[in-house]
Amino acid sequence: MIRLEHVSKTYKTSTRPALDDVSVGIEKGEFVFLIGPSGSGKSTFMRLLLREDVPSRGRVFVADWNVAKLPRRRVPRLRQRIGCVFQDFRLLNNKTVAENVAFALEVIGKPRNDIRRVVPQVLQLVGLDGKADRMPHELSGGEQQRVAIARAFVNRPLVLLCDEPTGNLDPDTSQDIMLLLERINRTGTTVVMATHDHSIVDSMRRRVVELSLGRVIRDDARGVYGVGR
Ligand SMILES: Nc1ncnc2c1ncn2[C@@H]1O[C@H](COP(=O)(O)OP(=O)(O)OP(=O)(O)O)[C@@H](O)[C@H]1O
Repeated sequence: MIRLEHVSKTYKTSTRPALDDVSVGIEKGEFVFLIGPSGSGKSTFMRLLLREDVPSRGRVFVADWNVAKLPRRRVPRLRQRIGCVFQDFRLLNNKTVAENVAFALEVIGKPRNDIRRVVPQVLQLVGLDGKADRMPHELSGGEQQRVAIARAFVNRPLVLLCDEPTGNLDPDTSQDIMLLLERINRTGTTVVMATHDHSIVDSMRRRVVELSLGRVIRDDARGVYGVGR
């Protein structure tokens, strides 16, 4: 589903590469933690998948797309198939829960009848039935993240990229969010999650890809956060 082949990325203003000869393959349906200290290259990894940037060297594939070679007009289609969840939720604060989720479908031209049908379904899936008409500020942080996950998932993406999705949540709420991401993963959606959260990585025992200074220094099938530290 995702393949990086000898990918290096050096930003113009930087001397050392943000990614340095990274080769990683992720199969459909995998759940992968991307870990490493600040500046190790996790966000750059995700930016290359979304074609927010292109590698300096090497090739990036998502599904059948050779991402860096994709003509500009096809980039929106790639991004439609990749859902994104962030630490800071990024909801539209002047729209209700249902409108936030519906908006993701409106912008890609989904028929209104389809939207009316699928929004309640996805809100139920993420545990927000009954909250469709609330505004984001009327929700807890965990609930806001559920809305963000519903919005990222409503179009059934191939891949869900999660950048520190529990970074603003307390441990119990974080666990609930992880259960939800596991449920989404069980539908066959590939999940890639960048995180600094040791306890989550240790409790889930999923694949762990560790970056350090832009290089993959560990790739464990059922890993923990810190080996030998
Ligand atoms: N747009 C940019 N221009 C120049 N350098 C950048 C840019 N984005 C990232 N970098 C540099 O690339 C390296 C990797 O950064 P990246 O954001 O990918 O790390 P990260 O692992 O996601 O960090 P964090 O955990 O803090 O989000 C860092 O040295 C960073 O300073």
